Amino acid sequence: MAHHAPHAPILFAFRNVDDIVGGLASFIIKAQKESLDKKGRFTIALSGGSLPKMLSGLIGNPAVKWDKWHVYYADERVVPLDHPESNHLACTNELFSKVPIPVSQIHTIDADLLNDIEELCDAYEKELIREFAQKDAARFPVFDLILLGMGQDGHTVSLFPGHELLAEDDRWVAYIEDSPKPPAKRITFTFPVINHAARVAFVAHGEEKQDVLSEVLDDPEAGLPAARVRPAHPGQLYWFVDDAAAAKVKYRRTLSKV
Ligand SMILES: O=C1O[C@H](COP(=O)(O)O)[C@@H](O)[C@H](O)[C@H]1O
Repeated sequence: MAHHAPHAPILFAFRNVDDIVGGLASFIIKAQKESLDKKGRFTIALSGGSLPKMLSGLIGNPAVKWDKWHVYYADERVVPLDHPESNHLACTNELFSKVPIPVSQIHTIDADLLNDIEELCDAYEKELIREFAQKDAARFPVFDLILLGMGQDGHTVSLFPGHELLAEDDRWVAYIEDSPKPPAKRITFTFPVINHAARVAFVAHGEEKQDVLSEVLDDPEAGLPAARVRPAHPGQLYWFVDDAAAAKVKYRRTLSKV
């Protein structure tokens, strides 16, 4: 089988966070439309951290077909679903409590398994298998869209610099009990899952992301976790950033319009 090199990332640079919010909403709606036209459902994975707040441009937008959304968490902290550190709680507070999405289509970790991280992780992987495995024979799921954030240390999801999970090439979902950023216990999508998605979009803003953004885009071979996100052909990687974060970036494959 012929192997194609990944497409170069597309960088959308916006003046400020408000403009990112608007551009990101248009992008998500476009991705949703393409997926619905093709197969009538939209599979999306979300992150925590600063990302949930960036989704507010979707609220009240009639173009969003919430009943067709199937939402997963690209990483999640192993805490109760109403815990302040829960990525699900952040997404609920910022988005899901404000839109008519069927709760059954938001796939959370199983809160009954918090005391057994291995079982909880297996159960979440099975949740993905239920969505993807019977429908296509692919070894890894193909999400329509995965939305990611990036920490100042270059981590993304719960894949941290130098961690052994960076090399995981078999599991769809893995667990970590020694996260350098609290809370220590988390589950996370692995790189093969992220890199099989049809679209992956990072969102990063603020001056504090300047150095790491330029390292990831200008020196990807340095191998920070965020630089290892390279969706396989025909997948495409996008970056949604503000001018403050992009100030030191030399990489230019910038598009001004979504
Ligand atoms: O711990 C996490 O951090 C990353 C990055 O967070 P940010 O606040 O710097 O955007 C986030 O994407 C991930 O989901 C989360 O668990």
